[in-house]
Amino acid sequence: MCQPLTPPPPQLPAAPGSSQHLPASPSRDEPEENTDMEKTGVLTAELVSSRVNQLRRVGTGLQHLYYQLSLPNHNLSDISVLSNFVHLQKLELPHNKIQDLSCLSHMPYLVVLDASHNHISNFFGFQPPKNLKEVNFSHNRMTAMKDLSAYSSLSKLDLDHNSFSEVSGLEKCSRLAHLSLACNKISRIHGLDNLPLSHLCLRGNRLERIEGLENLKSLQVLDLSLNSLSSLSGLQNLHLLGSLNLEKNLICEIQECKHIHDLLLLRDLNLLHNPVQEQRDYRLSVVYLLQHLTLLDQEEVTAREKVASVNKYDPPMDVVAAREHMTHLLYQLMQPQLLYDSTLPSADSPYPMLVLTGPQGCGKRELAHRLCQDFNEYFGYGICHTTREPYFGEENGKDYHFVTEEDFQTMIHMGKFMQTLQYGGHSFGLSRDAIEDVAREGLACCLHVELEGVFSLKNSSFEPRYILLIPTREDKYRGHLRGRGLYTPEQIDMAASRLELYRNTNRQRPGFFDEVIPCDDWEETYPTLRQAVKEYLVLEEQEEEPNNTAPPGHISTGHVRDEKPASHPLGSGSVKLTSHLASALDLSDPAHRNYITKIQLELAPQKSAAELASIRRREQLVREAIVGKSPGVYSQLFKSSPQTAPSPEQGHDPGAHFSDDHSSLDESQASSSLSVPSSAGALIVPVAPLNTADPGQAPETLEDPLVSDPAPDAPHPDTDQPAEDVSPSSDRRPGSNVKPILPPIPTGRKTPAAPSPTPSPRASFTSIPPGPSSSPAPFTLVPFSQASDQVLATIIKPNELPPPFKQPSITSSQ
Ligand SMILES: Nc1ncnc2c1ncn2[C@@H]1O[C@H](COP(=O)(O)OP(=O)(O)OP(=O)(O)O)[C@@H](O)[C@H]1O
Repeated sequence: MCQPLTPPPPQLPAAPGSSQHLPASPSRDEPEENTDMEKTGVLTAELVSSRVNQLRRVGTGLQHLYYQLSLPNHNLSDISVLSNFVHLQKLELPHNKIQDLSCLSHMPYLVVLDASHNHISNFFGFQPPKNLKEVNFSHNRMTAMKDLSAYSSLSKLDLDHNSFSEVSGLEKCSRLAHLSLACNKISRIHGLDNLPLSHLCLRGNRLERIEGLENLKSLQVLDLSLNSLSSLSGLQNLHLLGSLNLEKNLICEIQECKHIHDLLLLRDLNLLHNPVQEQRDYRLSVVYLLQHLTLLDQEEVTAREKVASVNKYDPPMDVVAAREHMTHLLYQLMQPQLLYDSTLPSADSPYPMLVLTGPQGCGKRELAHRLCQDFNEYFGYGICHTTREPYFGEENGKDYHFVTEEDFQTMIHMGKFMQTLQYGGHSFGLSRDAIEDVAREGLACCLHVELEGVFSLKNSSFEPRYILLIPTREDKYRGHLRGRGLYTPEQIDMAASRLELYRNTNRQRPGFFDEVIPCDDWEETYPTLRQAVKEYLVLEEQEEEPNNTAPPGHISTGHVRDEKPASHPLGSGSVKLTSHLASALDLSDPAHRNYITKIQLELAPQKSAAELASIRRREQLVREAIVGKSPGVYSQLFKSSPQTAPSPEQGHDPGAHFSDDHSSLDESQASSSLSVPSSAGALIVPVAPLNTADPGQAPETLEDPLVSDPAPDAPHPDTDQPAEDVSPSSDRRPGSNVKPILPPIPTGRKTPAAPSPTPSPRASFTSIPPGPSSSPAPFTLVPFSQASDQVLATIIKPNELPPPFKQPSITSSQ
């Protein structure tokens, strides 16, 4: 006879907090009986008694016993005997042939039921045990759900691998946290509203769209894999979601990720085996859109990927500027290398530039023109190129060089630009020649650019002074833009929205601008600006006091110039210091012209011995490169034989830069294993520009530049000035350069312009054949394109060769 289970006497005290399985009876399996039972499929009371485990739990000081029966894989079909075991709390009967569970109606204490892998078709076909919490009915034959209102304690329900076609009857299961309905026939999600689900699995159903999940506010883990979903719409409200499995669906578009973009807790996303994976840059795009992910497609998302994705899709201004600079630099390197007045005022001082920056229409252009008029002995206006149409009254070659987009692109490929910007649908660019035009006059270059231009110029070899002109009153600024009658409301909005960008840059990067001047009214701004420029130039006579009327603005950091002279870029008292040092320097000596740089150097932190040694080495290399003594890094581009050194008889080009001091030239060449020793040496042999627009163009024939006519405007080697002449010399500088307190301005030269790398058919080879000598010195002919590719390959990987860098465009739609 089967005996109802009664609580056994306490035995084997368990350690607090632990649980222990204890056999109820010493007799374990009885093989014969088992064999009979497996044949008939009828569970016997004896077997139950022998298999019941008592579990003792010690919780909060009270002892609590409960009973568990586990009979997996016993071929059971009749378990009616269990109706006598009323105290069972955990019942595990997986992998049997049970169809009827009605005996469970007599188990009011049942908490956990595992009836998976059976033949049950009746969904919850027993009276509800009050405390039933976990039920596993997976792998059965159920087709329809019924109302489970009475099962109010249910917290975990596994209904995988049945034949349910819809979810229903769960509305009142107010504790249901885990629900699994994998591999059923569900084609529509509903009936889950307001359930406290934290885990939901609908893997392997027939879902085509995500719906009915909007109110599952507690959902943390969602498995929708193996369905036919093509959109992620419907997930946007699941703010606690941490893991989402969408493997093997039909998601095609990366843009679908925008639906889960705001799920800030989402860490694990699986999109394996979706068509979207074939999209270009799929992984990087998803990582960019969902920056909180730590696991994508079961692979860890690395920090490197995250940075790469941001740099690709929303690069910070520094990154844009660096890439842009690299692009222009590479295009420049593919052209003949020239010495520019603006590049080499002296070996160790940069060409002086003044850059006014600020949002569009803030007045910087007018103020730049005015400065150039007022200080015409010091500054020349740097004329940029643009593809926009001229406004009324603008002059080509005065305000801008107005060019077509096609010409602009050609100029980019010709390496003409120092820096470019896409703004408002138009291209703007500062060309090397624009600076050179001013430098050749012996003047410093004054220009105006947007903030991006400042970032770009900071990458260049120039070290301009940057003055930010910033409107402090947005309404007035907008009114001014409207008053100009040139801009659409969208353009005005865009310009105004960039005010914050300027302010933030100034706030977050102390010292980024040398000077910040509020600019609500040009008339009020100009005296302040003028005073600042005079201080830069150390023009001692103060014609007027600094403007006190300019509103201080609401800029919190940076050197805001208002009534306080302490806003000088060198800090408070710097004006005095500058004057003091200026008087200590012999400013008539060109070597002392770069006094501001020197002062800054003095104020800079002390360098270590190693740093100083490194600097000295680099300076030495630069000097040697200038006089042609050491092979520059680009000399590979211009390999040729020592005999190719030009002879004095070979003509004179007044525009060329290099010396007719052939002894030094020969010596330098002899000292080098390469026949043309430095980038400066490139001037000796004119090299036609590389036409990057046609990279597939084959190398042509070898030309002898000494025999064939060089380009009409190309420099001739023999007439190049001595390298030493490159250093500044006031008596050679035209115009105002006699002023002793000039900023470091390059050697003035009114001579014809340096050979401009105008587009011409690509010169085939850069080397020169051996002279008449009977034993020609061995040398390698290197096609220019090939040589340049070699150099470029060391700088940038082949698949990253510029073509060309696509700048983010600043448009009113942004
Ligand atoms: N090479 C350049 N690099 C970066 N920005 C540039 C460059 N050339 C011009 N800009 C800037 O691009 C913006 C648009 O130029 P545009 O000449 O159309 O402006 P604008 O409407 O005349 O206003 P502004 O008076 O500020 O020049 C201006 O802010 C200008 O300073």
